Amino acid sequence: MTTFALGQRWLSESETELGLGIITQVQGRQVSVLFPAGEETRHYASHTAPLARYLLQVDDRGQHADGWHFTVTAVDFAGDLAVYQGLNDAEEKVMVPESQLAAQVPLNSPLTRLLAGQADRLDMYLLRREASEHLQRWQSSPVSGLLGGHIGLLAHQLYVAKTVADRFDPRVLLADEVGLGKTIEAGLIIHRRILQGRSQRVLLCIPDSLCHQWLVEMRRRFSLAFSLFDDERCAQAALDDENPFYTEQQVLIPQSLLQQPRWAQAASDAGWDLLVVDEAHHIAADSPAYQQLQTLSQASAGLLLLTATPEQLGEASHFARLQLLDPDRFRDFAEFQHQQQDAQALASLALQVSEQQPLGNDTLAQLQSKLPQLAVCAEPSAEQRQQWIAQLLDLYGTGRVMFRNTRAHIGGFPTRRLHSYPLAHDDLFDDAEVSAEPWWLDDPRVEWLLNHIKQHKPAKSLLICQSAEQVLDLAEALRVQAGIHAAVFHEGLSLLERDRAAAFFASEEEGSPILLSSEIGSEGRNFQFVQHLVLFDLPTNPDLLEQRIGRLDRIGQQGDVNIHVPYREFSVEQSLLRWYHEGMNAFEQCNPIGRAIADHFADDIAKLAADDASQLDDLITRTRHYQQQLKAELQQGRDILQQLSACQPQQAEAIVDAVKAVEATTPLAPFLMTFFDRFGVHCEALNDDIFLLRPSEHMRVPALPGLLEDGQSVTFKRDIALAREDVQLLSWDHPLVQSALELLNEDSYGSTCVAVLKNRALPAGAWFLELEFISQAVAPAAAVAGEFYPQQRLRVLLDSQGRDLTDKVPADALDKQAQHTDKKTARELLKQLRQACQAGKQPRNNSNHSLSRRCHKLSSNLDKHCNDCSNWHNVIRWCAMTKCKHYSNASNNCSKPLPSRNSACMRCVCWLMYQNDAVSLSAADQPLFDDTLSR
Ligand SMILES: Nc1ncnc2c1ncn2[C@@H]1O[C@H](COP(=O)(O)OP(=O)(O)OP(=O)(O)O)[C@@H](O)[C@H]1O
Repeated sequence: MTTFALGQRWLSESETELGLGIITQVQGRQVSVLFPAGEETRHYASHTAPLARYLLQVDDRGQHADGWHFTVTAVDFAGDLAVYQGLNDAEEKVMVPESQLAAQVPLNSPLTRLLAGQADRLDMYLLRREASEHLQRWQSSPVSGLLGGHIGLLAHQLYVAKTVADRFDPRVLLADEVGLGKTIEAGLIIHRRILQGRSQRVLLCIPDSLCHQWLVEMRRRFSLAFSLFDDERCAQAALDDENPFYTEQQVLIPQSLLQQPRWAQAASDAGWDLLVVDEAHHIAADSPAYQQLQTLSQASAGLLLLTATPEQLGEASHFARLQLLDPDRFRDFAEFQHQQQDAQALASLALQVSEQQPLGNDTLAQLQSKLPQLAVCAEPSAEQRQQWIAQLLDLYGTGRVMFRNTRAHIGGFPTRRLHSYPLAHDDLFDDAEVSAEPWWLDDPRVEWLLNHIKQHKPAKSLLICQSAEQVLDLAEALRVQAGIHAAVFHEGLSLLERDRAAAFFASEEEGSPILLSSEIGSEGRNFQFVQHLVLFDLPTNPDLLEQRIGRLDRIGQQGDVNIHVPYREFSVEQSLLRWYHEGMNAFEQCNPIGRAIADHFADDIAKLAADDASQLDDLITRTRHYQQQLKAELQQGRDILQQLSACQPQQAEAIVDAVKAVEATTPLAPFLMTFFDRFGVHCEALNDDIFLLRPSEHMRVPALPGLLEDGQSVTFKRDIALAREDVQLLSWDHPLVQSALELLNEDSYGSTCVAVLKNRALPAGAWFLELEFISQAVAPAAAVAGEFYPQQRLRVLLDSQGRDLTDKVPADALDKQAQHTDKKTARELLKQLRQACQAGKQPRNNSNHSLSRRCHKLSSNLDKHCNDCSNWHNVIRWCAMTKCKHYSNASNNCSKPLPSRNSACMRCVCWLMYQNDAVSLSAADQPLFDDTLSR
């Protein structure tokens, strides 16, 4: 019979959310309990009250009603009331009568649930354990955050993404050639950093015309939901008198927004972990845009600048952008220019260091003069060689600040073919004043265009010309002359209209056969589904020409790229075409030195005349020679340096292999299907590989992040996801999977369980207690503590006498024999155990004692792990973030940087097991059953 006394603390078994109750009245067969946290009083019949006595044990943590915590060192009794002796956080002795305990207890703690008689089903317990294993694996995986992109696994991208994402505060220039995947690399970097907690506040600063495309790419490829902050949204948010940029963590702004000082200032004031600027070549040194970007970039810890043509506006602007990334390294433009000219010598030195040969005296002397602090030796280790090269490149080249993948390095890109069309024309045409008719009536290129569309039907073509007026005129010409409704894309359209135009063009059934675009369509856009590019005119900047061609010649292009250039015979265009094609082969090959050549021959280009063939021939010859000379220099200089600091093929392949290994060895489907089943997510197989997910009415939780209200099609196979844009790829990184892991690790689902063990060899009434501890570093997310101390799991199995069977009986041996028991029986059994324990019948080595020993052991493991950790930088950072008292020691490479048991938090999951239909616990003193159990 339970005895109640005034002042005792009890939990309600059926309403644990009421917190810790205190007995306020015991009268006859009635007991009254006040629950201060819920401000409720309940009255119960004392013999059936659904109440559980709340008693702390030695080593438990308690909380006083005034808010402070203590650790119990002894439990005394004054009559029926417990009085706790303990130590507070200042290590002072305290005495706390149970009536003074705080009313709030951690309701989700397994112990509280256990005391309150709450037990989950066995399958939920097992699912929780599985989730914990998966989380641990995911946290310690070197490729977490790189698994989930809805992308093909391209080594060069994964290498850049991992290298950059793993830096403390990365500030780099992503300068892959046009169309090689800078946006994808940036997406991967953001994704990995957000998932790992390294970056939370991310700002994308994107050319206006590409905003929507970026929003879609980030959402579709990486499940990253950025919020677009345009002028209207900022004004709306500002009505609440708040900096609009505080209202979201992941924000995308059109670059034009920075032209408004108010919003530029607000964006800088808000501060960011990572700032991404696309098409950064537009930002010229000393321009107002540069000043704005400089202020903004100083307000962000990390900075990614994206451009395929870093020198499009010249070397000074390139240098100015490098300054944004690392002002200490890039201080002086003249010195930078000198270093650039010295690239050949540097490359030759770096190559000699990289070769697996002893270094000669000459090389050693050069090395020493470049890196005076270095202790050089003739036969360095491979690691030393790598370090020295990295230092050389950092100090004398663009080194770690710039990544550039090239087509030549990667290989496997489509063939580009130039088709040029000389067109006869009327000389009068050039004099616009003379003709009152629209220009296009007389322009032979328009007739050619009509034929081109007809001939290539149903293939689609992208036409790019310089101005929006020309686009509108051409659209009019096609409509009037052939009834063709062409999609148009130009700066006069709103962002939404531009995206609509691109979608109209892309539509297979009813789309337009041609998209007429002004120069704004020559950057960033994805048109690799097209194989015909019409250049209605030619830009004078070769980098711009490369950008135009790059709309089609990009990853995902399945055919040849056909470049059509109609031109009027004997015109300046013809000269320009010949100069580009014959002088530098700029149409059929990617031309990284086009800008340098154009600068060199700027005067000649300006003077290009339509009718001076011999002068043109001479220019072409000189250009060809100059290009060969420049190319040779680059091949021996800058190319080598870029190659040395760009993608390392072996390491890159290792990352791809690591992603594939995770996909192959830890299959997600079985775990997730069980999760869907247990949590009420409707999952319907549409075929062998594709499933439709929808929330059902029987969901266990109101909403699951990552699960769309209207449902979504998903697959576990990357190749299926890549073939079907509308089907999401489910990976360990996917938000829905992360929600499942979080729910099962953080919430109380499956944290307590009673199972029956049907094993005839065991005597009736035997019982066992299985506990799972989780130890994890408690540190701010940005410290990425899980990277070097991933969640650790520790299992303990005790018998009814507290004897440790952990090593003798593995978990799966028990799993095979354990069976589900119903809720009522589970509750009854828990009650018996509770009463048995609290009546003083605990075994000598009771579980708490054993557990505290375990905890102690675990915390020394933590020390050991951190002592072993070779990455001192991280250890120091973590110590600093957790305000570890050993911080100063750590920075001196002390051998005991992280002693702190306080840094790890322990949680416990209990699994009670009863043999057969045990009716009492009287058989608690049975001998050990390890042999029987493990069979
Ligand atoms: N790994 C990949 N898997 C699938 N598609 C990819 C992958 N990498 C790139 N793509 C696709 O190839 C195209 C080019 O990629 P992206 O836009 O990232 O290149 P970029 O270097 O930023 O181009 P630009 O130089 O034109 O700005 C895009 O349509 C992109 O979605």
